[in-house]
Amino acid sequence: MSSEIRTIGDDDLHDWSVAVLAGFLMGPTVTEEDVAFRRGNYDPERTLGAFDGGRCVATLRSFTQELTVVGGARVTADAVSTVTVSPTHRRRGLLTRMMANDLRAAKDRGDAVSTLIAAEYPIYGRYGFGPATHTAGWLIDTARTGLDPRHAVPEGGGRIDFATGEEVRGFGPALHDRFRARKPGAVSRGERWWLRNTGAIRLSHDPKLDLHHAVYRSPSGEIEGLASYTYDSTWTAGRPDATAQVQRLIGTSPAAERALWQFLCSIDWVQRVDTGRRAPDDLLPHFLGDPRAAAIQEIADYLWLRPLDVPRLLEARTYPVAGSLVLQVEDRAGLAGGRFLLEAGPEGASCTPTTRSAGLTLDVGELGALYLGDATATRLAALGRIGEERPGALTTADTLLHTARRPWCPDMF
Ligand SMILES: CC(=O)SCCNC(=O)CCNC(=O)[C@H](O)C(C)(C)COP(=O)(O)OP(=O)(O)OC[C@H]1O[C@@H](n2cnc3c(N)ncnc32)[C@H](O)[C@@H]1OP(=O)(O)O
Repeated sequence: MSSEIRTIGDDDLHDWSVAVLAGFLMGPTVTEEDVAFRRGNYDPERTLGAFDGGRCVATLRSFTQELTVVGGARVTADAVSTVTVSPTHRRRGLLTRMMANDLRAAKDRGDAVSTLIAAEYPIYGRYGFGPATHTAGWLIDTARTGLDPRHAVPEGGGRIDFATGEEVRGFGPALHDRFRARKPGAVSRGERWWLRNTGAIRLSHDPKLDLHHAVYRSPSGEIEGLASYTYDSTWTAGRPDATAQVQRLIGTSPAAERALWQFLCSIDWVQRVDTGRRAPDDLLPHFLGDPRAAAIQEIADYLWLRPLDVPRLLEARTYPVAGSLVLQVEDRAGLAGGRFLLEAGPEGASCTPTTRSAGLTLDVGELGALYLGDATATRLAALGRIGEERPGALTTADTLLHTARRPWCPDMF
């Protein structure tokens, strides 16, 4: 049985949406509002379906995204999302065919990289993706933080106020632009992201989240941070018991992050703060009087990168010192492989095809894992995933590529 893979038309949107819900184990009911949202949000040229006997059995869509790279530049990424294959049609190569279509189109468009958040680790390495950022989540026992309850007032000055969803839609995009300029791994958010994540649009299968928004303003009045969170509260053993569940918290300064975390930990009745997905090297535990009050709940890979244009990617980021490296990049899909000479320094970098002998050989997915500075070449070589062809090349790669702070992607897409 062979299914046809094609871009979808307006008439397919309902069935395509039903297939998405079935793939993600959600109820099959799709409302007119859900379809209208997808119609306004999705690029028909980049929304693929597989059809068998007229029924949609697989889905994949992509969209243009900006990815912040080391040094703060943004590269254009092909963000892959909403990947599902119906349980009736799995393991027949439908994902492989859809992915090949999308990556080829992204390459032809000139996108530097493809991005996705992998539901499961074993799926995407075969397509040239590598895990480029990680995520960690903590549960804070507020009674153990050792914080003075007066920390509801920010230590270093400034103030915290609540904001409505509408107010967040006003100041949020500019705050987020300042935040992402400082954080490799962060990605752009479109207008509809803000509508959907501040309660203005809710699809029928979205969880109902009554969000509170707390804003931090610096002593000079600049908005520097935003925490959006919900409560899960009960009345247990004669007293209130609540967990504050952080959905998102971003800051453009350590002072903003400190003020918001300390605020969340100081709210009466809140016994626990669930931090949601943070960078693994988040400063959070050290904002608490006792860092052990924050117990790690989860640590996992998060944003995966698939290089499509090696020279563009390597020239877009910055490097702390001068150095050069020849990379032999293997790409079984034939999209981005080759041998490249990287000549990098604090003033900029050039990356060009070369016939010089290679220092390192690696798969394009391993380059994805190294690119934002998270993985180290030395570690990947110890795992047998990178070959050192010239003594010292691993050390050079780590000196050039590895970063002091870890990249972080706060968003699910
Ligand atoms: C970016 C995102 O949207 S992440 C969300 C991904 N979607 C989901 O997890 C929803 C539930 N799962 C699914 O819909 C499907 O199982 C998918 C999309 C993961 C895979 O679709 P399929 O059409 O079955 O994949 P396909 O047949 O092309 O498999 C390609 C290869 O990946 C392997 N593979 C596919 N899914 C998995 C998996 N979950 N775990 C391990 N290996 C897998 C297959 O065995 C196959 O291996 P091979 O190349 O060695 O033969």
